[in-house]
Amino acid sequence: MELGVNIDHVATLRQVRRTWEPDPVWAAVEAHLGGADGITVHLREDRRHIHDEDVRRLRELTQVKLNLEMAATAEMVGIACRIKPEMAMLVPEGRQEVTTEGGLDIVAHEAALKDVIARLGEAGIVTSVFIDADPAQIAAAARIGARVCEVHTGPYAHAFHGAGRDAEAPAVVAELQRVAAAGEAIRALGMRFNAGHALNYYNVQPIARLPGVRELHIGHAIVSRAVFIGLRAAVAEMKRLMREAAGG
Ligand SMILES: CC(=O)[C@@H](O)[C@H](O)COP(=O)(O)O
Ligand SMILES: NCC(=O)COP(=O)(O)O
Repeated sequence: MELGVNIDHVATLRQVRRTWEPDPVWAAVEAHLGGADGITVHLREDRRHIHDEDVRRLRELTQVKLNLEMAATAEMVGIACRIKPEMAMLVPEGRQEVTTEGGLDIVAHEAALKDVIARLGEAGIVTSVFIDADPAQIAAAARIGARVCEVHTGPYAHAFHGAGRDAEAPAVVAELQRVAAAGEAIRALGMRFNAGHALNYYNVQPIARLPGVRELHIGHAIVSRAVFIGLRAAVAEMKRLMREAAGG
């Protein structure tokens, strides 16, 4: 199981002062040295943290596998086709949201999203879709040609912390089962099962134990811990928890 480290909030810290540090490229190198298998950045339409130049420099200056999170817009498709990340993940975006609030509604936008995936595919980019653990969205993801689904783990994470970090609480078990069932359905349709959002050092292990989960994408928790112990160590600690959970 791989760990993709989301470094958006390294850029958030830079943007607080609109300066040049901390540099997301340095963060990518540190994360890689800590054991990250890939780097994720979300180039938001409002450019609140990661900027176009960051994505370009990450691609040019590092060898780390890049997952570009993006809205399914013509502008973003153009950028992805120029940058050519290993993977592009389509996510819904709201201007007012603090972070991504839910999965992509593929069912409602099937034709347009199919076209976006075809264009990314022509550029050699594997497309992932960020979706809720919903059977209708999973079936639609397969129909539009997504190769990867990242299941939104926010509802599980919020249930976990709402229950006082009790993994046995009925609400937590129910959310975990929804993610597990989504994973089964994704794999049965021949897609890669990834998971992410709001995962942290307390709640990651039940998700990392799910059968067939291939990648976890984790950002805010790792960058937060890095403030105190450094990014390399924060990534290594997360990898250790994932390995332990997976029995390795
Ligand atoms: C799609 C997702 O769950 C996260 O990657 C999130 O969108 C990261 O971007 P922000 O940190 O700007 O919310
Ligand atoms: N796609 C999820 C991601 O990249 C990281 O989300 P978070 O850990 O910052 O909530």
